[in-house]
Amino acid sequence: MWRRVASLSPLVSRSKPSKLSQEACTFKVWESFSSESHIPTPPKVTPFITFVLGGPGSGKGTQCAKIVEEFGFTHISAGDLLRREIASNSAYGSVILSTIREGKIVPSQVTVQLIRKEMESSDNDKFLIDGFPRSEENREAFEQIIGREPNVVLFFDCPEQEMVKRVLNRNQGRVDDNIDTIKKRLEIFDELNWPVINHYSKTRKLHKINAVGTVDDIFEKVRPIFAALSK
Ligand SMILES: Nc1ncnc2c1ncn2[C@@H]1O[C@H](COP(=O)(O)OP(=O)(O)OP(=O)(O)O)[C@@H](O)[C@H]1O
Ligand SMILES: Nc1ccn([C@@H]2O[C@H](COP(=O)(O)O)[C@@H](O)[C@H]2O)c(=O)n1
Ligand SMILES: [Mg+2]
Repeated sequence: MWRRVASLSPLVSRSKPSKLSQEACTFKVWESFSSESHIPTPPKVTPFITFVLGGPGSGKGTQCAKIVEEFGFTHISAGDLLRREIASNSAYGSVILSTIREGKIVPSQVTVQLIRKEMESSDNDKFLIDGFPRSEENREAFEQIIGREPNVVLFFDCPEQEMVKRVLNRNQGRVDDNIDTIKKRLEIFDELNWPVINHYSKTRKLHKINAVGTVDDIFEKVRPIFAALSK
């Protein structure tokens, strides 16, 4: 897959073939995730990868929808992929469900393999990977399994109080949108997110965005990042 579409040329490079799906999943409990893998048709272009970071309720999904609309990215939400696994009654659905209920992080191999499959089955070659990496372990697993680093990293920086308010008002029936799980998610976020942010802040890839304000106000800060890439 990953066929070139006309509007993408400034965002992608043809030079380096992706290493997607070359590595086997080694995490024993989850080995069937890797056994389902197949050798794909070699990709024609190197995908453009944006990681979208931020705490629970910081507005990652909301802003991704706007980036998709204006810049034609494919939105891959790690949380949505995990929820889809639960809904599909996959063998690991119940383990994923209890991990999400506890606000913890699902083993990286599982999440990365789901992301890999999603990227491989897409015709697009520019991706927003939302809610990933949540930890250094996530980040390293992506680099190891996908063989790529992101081109751009967005970090939606939002005060805790605002995030809690937004999540409690979200009303989408998510099992983790309750005060107990939110507290745990915030603790995990605080513990595991900052090393990832520190890692990317050493590069010129990180864009820290103040996520307080209206959805449109925030998108005004996001738009120039992608507009500059299209020039
Ligand atoms: N700037 C904003 N101001 C007020 N509410 C917002 C803003 N952005 C998003 N919201 C609302 O806050 C809630 C959380 O937003 P969203 O789902 O985009 O966050 P998220 O970062 O993807 O969270 P999670 O990590 O839990 O998936 C949603 O109900 C959304 O409509
Ligand atoms: N990289 C990730 C992303 C998510 N999870 C789990 O899913 C929950 C919901 O994620 P959202 O991005 O939709 O908020 C999250 O709290 C984690 O339990 C994960 O393990 N790894
Ligand atoms: Mg989200």
